[in-house]
Amino acid sequence: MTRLINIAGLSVRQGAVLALTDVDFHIDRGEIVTVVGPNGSGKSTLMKAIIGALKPAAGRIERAAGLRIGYVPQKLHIDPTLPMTVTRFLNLPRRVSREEIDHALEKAGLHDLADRQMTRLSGGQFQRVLLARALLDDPDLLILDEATQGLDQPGSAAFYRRIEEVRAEMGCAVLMVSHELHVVMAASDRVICLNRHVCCHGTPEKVASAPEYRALFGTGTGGALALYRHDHSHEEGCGHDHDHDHPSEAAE
Ligand SMILES: Nc1ncnc2c1ncn2[C@@H]1O[C@H](COP(=O)(O)OP(=O)(O)OP(=O)(O)O)[C@@H](O)[C@H]1O
Repeated sequence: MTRLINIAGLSVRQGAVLALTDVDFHIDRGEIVTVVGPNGSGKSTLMKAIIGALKPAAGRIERAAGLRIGYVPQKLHIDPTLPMTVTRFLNLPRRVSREEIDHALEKAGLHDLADRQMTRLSGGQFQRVLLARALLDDPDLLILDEATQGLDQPGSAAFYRRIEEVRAEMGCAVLMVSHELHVVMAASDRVICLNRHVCCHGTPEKVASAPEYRALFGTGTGGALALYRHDHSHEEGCGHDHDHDHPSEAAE
């Protein structure tokens, strides 16, 4: 097991606010870890500190030597008057070959969209193009910060299933922030519940039943988690490997 990121005693300031205090965190190769927490609890701050965009006020962040991080942002605004194909977008900021583009789009679960205008994509397709861009550098760690915001529930469930498949195919670790607790928690190996500090952490089941988590989110998500697990295992039981779109994905 290789440790990709190790964080100890991290505090990070956002303007006058101490957005994180004394946070310990780690992620190992191949793990899916989800960070949950209420609005303003420091989730994005933690992601930005991990990618090096924010400096610690205290504590330390250790990254494995040569660590490659792929980052999928919450949202990216593209000027609707600016003509830009998917291929051109994926060539920013560095030129990549058509073969690399096709490979990344395929990994992100998109086909035949390389010449489509970015502004003509559905929300789900757009997020998958952002995922393809993050995959171009063959990351050891994929970070998703609310990457399914604005997608409907089947769309985001399909997106997270794709993420699980990407992890299985590429062996990268995945660190994600999400509000869609029942979907992301079921797909995670570990969950960190954040409220400026780490409230509780562990397996999805452990966190969902922790009193600290229930105080923040109530008890409803436990049932949804069980439901999702049931649906998911039923799908896997159908004996296919998710290479094709499900009916819910066709709606994207
Ligand atoms: N650029 C900034 N300048 C000043 N304060 C900021 C800035 N960005 C975030 N903050 C503050 O830092 C705290 C943590 O914000 P952060 O965005 O990390 O929370 P979050 O958990 O990601 O929230 P959300 O779920 O709403 O996206 C909040 O109190 C927020 O108001």
